[in-house]
Amino acid sequence: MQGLIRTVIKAWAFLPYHELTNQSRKLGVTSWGLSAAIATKRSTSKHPFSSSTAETNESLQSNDDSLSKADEACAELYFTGGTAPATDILGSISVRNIEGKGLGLVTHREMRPGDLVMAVQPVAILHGPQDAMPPPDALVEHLKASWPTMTPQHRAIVRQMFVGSTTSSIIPESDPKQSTDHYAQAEPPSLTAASAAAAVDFHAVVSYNAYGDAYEDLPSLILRGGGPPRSHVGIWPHFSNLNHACAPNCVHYVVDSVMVVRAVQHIAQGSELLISYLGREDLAPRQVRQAALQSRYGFACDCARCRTEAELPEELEALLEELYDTTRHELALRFEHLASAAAAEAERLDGGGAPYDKYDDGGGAEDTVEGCVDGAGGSASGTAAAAGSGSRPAGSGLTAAEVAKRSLRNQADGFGAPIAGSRLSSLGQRLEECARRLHLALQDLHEDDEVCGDVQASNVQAGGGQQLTSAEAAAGVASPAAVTGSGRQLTRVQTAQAAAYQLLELLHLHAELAAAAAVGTGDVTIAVGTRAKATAAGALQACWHVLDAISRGSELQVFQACKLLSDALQASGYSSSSKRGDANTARRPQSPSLAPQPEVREAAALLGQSLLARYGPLRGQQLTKMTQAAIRASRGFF
Ligand SMILES: C[S@@+](CC[C@H](N)C(=O)[O-])C[C@H]1O[C@@H](n2cnc3c(N)ncnc32)[C@H](O)[C@@H]1O
Repeated sequence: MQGLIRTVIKAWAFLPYHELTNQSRKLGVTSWGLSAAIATKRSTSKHPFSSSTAETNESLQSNDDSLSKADEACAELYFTGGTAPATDILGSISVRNIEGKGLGLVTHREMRPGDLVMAVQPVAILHGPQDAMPPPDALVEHLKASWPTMTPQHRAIVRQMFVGSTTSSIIPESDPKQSTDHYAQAEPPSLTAASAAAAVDFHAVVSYNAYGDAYEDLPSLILRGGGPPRSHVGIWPHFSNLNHACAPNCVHYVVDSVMVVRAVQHIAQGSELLISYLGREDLAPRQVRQAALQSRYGFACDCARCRTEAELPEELEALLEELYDTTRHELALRFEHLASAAAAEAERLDGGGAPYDKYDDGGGAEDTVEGCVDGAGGSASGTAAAAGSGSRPAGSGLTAAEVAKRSLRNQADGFGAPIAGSRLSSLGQRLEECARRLHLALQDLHEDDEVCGDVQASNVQAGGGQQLTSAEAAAGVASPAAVTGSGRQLTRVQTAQAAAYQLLELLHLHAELAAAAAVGTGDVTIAVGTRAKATAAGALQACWHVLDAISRGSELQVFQACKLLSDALQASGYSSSSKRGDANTARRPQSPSLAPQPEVREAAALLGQSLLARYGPLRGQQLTKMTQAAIRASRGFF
């Protein structure tokens, strides 16, 4: 279970701009088309989005070309082992006053999922081993030590970083330098490094502005050719201007040392660009998120998701909080007990030393799958091929006993948690009870929600006329029909599903273990195993769709899509590296067909969408490499 929960640690601050003048080129913030990009006007209007249409059109044109160059540069950075771009890349964005938030970033042009917003070098960064992020205090010391040798521009940026109050970050309406560039003022020559240092509260700068992740993102791993993954903590200019939303329209991650931000929704011209400050707590109910934001960043979140969620009936909000606690504590504990019992069972079964190695992957499936998968927006083409690469049809020639052992071992590989039958079924009952309560509560909501009426209908269809269990129904309420992902307003049902995400994830995990148990113990029929598998796949899809509504392009969504694709490939007769076939495929050996199964195509398309949102448009080799790296990383994650 530990592997399921990866925390992203992050602190933030505000950047006041009252001392800025127009010298961005001196600051090394030049970029393709940047002149219009971080125009960072100090608005004279009360309205935060006050650029004229002509100005915006101009910036649109100049930036479209430059941004595709920027994307190419990013791709180089990711895939050829090149060095990071020497200058920062900034899209058509401006700093504006945003009512109730201080400053924020807005876009001057319409953006689509995958569009690059910025790729910026850090002012300061420290790396550490994976899972051992350097502590913020170390960054404070690093900042102090590097201060004398830091460029005057970077010193100016640090001096202007917010250290505890929003009021100073409002751009004065009467500011005569309203068209000046952001971060434009280098330090006055009279200001020595020492005198400037005396005026900087380094602790506050770090605690309000630093961002860190104990894990490295995939492109960095590809870039560095498989070296040991690293953690990082650092401070980046411009990035710190982004305000928070609980269902953001941008995603961010670090490649090597460069902070990359991309749009993950269709964003209208003039809209505010928003990221999430929360990490995994994105998947918590409103009160939990709001308490975290208030205590860590000092503001009361009133984003669209929070407002919609506030409209849920009180009893439902209370239930969501209860389920959140139950899943995090009681149920997580039960999964842990299950994992230890199952590990012991696996060891016992493994005692004979079955020669698993002889079933290692042999390669070959990619030729058959390649080119058959149409991806979302063209970006998933080849995704299935990449996933199937190096694998071969599973199951041929195995006895049922061998397959059972192998299946247990596969589960151990995947989760550190193979099967312990009776504990599994009592855990299943508990989950079923939680799912039933959620399902009933959501049903009431469905009745006065048109969109969700459609979802109900699609659930019935998905069930093939069968009576769905509560668990299946609870998972199914997040069916694709509910979430178009076009950036439209979230429905109340979607916000409730997002708050119950952990339950969905456990339903998936449980169903997957139940499917493996049906094979492993041999005391349950193949039909039961098949049904459990279908439930597992449904719950996993539901997880992906919930994530698509609230944190599209997140690493978690990419990983869930990878899992979907790996499972679909395995079910259709391909293994994907460490995951091998199970009893069902063994009893009904399949040859890889030329046309991928619909499940494979669908899963590849979902992975393509997630990759597109997070990493932008990838082609050919890039997509193949990224897909393979994502699948490898996702195995380590679950
Ligand atoms: C990294 S800064 C973002 C830029 C900042 N707004 C400024 O004026 O420079 C983080 C701070 O912005 C404000 N903020 C961010 N998101 C907000 C939101 N959704 N609502 C209100 N304030 C927000 C909070 O004061 C938060 O501590």
